[in-house]
Amino acid sequence: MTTTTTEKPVENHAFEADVARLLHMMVHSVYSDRDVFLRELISNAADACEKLRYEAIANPALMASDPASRITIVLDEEGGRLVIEDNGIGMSRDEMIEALGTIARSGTRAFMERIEAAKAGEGTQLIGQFGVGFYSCFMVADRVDVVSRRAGSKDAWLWSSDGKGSYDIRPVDLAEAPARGTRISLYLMEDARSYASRWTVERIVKEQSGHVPVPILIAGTADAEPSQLTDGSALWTKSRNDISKEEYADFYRGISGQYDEPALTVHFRAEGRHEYTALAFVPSSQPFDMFDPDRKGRTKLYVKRVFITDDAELLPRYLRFVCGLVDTADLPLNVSREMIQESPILAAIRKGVSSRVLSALEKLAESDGDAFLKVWESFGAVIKEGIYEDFERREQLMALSRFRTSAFGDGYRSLADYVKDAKEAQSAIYYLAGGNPEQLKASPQLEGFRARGIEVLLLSDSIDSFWVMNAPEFEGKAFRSITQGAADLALFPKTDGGASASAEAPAHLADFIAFAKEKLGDQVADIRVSDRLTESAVCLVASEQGYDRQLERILQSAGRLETAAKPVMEINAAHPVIRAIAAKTEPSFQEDATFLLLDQARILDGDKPADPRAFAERLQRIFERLA
Ligand SMILES: Nc1ncnc2c1ncn2[C@@H]1O[C@H](COP(=O)(O)OP(=O)(O)OP(=O)(O)O)[C@@H](O)[C@H]1O
Repeated sequence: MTTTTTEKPVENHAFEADVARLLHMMVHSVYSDRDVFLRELISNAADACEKLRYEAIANPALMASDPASRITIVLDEEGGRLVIEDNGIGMSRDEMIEALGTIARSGTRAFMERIEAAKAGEGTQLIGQFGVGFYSCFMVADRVDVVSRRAGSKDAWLWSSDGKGSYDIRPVDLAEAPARGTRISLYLMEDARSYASRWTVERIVKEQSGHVPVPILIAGTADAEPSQLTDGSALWTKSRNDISKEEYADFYRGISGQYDEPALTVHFRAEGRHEYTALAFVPSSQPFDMFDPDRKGRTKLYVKRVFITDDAELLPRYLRFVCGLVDTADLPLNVSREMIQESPILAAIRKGVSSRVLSALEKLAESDGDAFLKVWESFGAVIKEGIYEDFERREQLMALSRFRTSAFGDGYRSLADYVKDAKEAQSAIYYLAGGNPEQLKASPQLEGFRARGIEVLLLSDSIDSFWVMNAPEFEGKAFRSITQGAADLALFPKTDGGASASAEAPAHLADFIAFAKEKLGDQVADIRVSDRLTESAVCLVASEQGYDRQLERILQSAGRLETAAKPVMEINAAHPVIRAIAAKTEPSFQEDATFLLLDQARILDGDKPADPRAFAERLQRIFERLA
């Protein structure tokens, strides 16, 4: 199995800059658990076998001479070498250059940043999520040779590198290559020679790759007859009772590229109109690229155990954190991409799998609230996209959702809890939307609601601002922003005993409001006395018509809204500062105070004063009066 070959022209290529950086980091810092390289290579080998099985549906000749897929590991303990060979699809010269010299995936930059910031040990969690799997072999090898012959091709190629900046590529004689597929030889580093020992390799394979759907064989030397290590039987075809928790977890890790435990496992066989098996997992930690629009799906479609695609969108986008597979006998093996998109069978399967995943989440919420909240903390922001996107399941998704509120500290509440505890006269579900949960808790707009014991949902995910507009009601109550329109709190008596702010407007206040309106001109839509403030002097709210303030901010920052509407400035008539300003009829002072009040309200909303210099000068003049 030597790869030093007769004289053939050698091309030397530099790695793409990102690959070189990645390799450097991989070798020098992050990964404490080097065992993972084997899982990555086996997973690539299995993918290559599955790709070939798929291509062979249209072109059976590709597999005819050797119809059984397999992965063979050959040990060379004395020579410190480890070989992983598959009889899968193989790679042409161009495919090798593309696959083993670049990082095709989007999100690589984000990965680099994450990995550079990662502490020892954390890095392992990141491999596999980014398509950097192959390069992990340079953690254990100081030279890697890849000989590959693409199925059906008449030539074979050797790719060789020490992982330090460049690689060589050259043609090799067919006699030196696998008849079909890829052979990867790792020249192990001195401190990694144990990876050529049978005991170590068997342990790692069983631990990490026991359920790869292609049999894995192992041979003690290149000439020895290989023996079978795993049988490649598809885990999902077994009955649930015959599968242990560890087996599910191992399979989950293989399919998700994550190293955690699944938080939820859904495995069922549907019979009746459509027959299929589904195995789906909810991870217990969030994949880094959850919000990357180019993120590839993590659910695989199999037809009669033949892998077809991982791009069949077997679940709606708001369940994109779920990974797993569906295996059906109801579709033809040669199902085309168009068929996949339009197939009513797949539409029914999608519906069935989504229902089962959601009902499993509902059951978890009932049976183990804490476990459900962990899932919610990782994926709630994604699930809520469904309230916006999936009209049919809107009610169900709203019922599943959990929220932080003004009344329950760091705890979570369901909408059903909210409605159950709402005031008798309350016809709305009140919410406050903003970007930062801590800032929301401290919002002045909440004060009047707190004083009356009215609970307010604190919505800090961007998607919240969208679904609340679309969700007309929950259990007969409409959603209502507390930063838009009048608060109408007069219906509710204060529970803290204080008088309503609007009830006792001081003398001169009307004059001051008229003065301030004139000074602020079109910076505000209106200035009015507030019934939602009890402690703060001012706040801003949106006009009744148009968008809520947070939605407006999101649309503006996404470039989807050119000009924001003018806010309404509300002032607290009972506040000593407002009373003092109103009483001091000196125009220059009142003018400074008016602009400062507006800037103060902006700052409380997490925004900046419109004109920082003017703000500072006004503040300065007020301070000078103290001197
Ligand atoms: N044994 C193999 N046979 C055929 N192609 C392979 C093999 N190993 C790697 N490749 C090719 O190299 C590419 C890069 O592999 P790598 O493990 O780095 O990323 P990936 O497999 O695409 O992503 P992920 O690890 O997230 O699944 C693969 O997509 C595949 O095209």
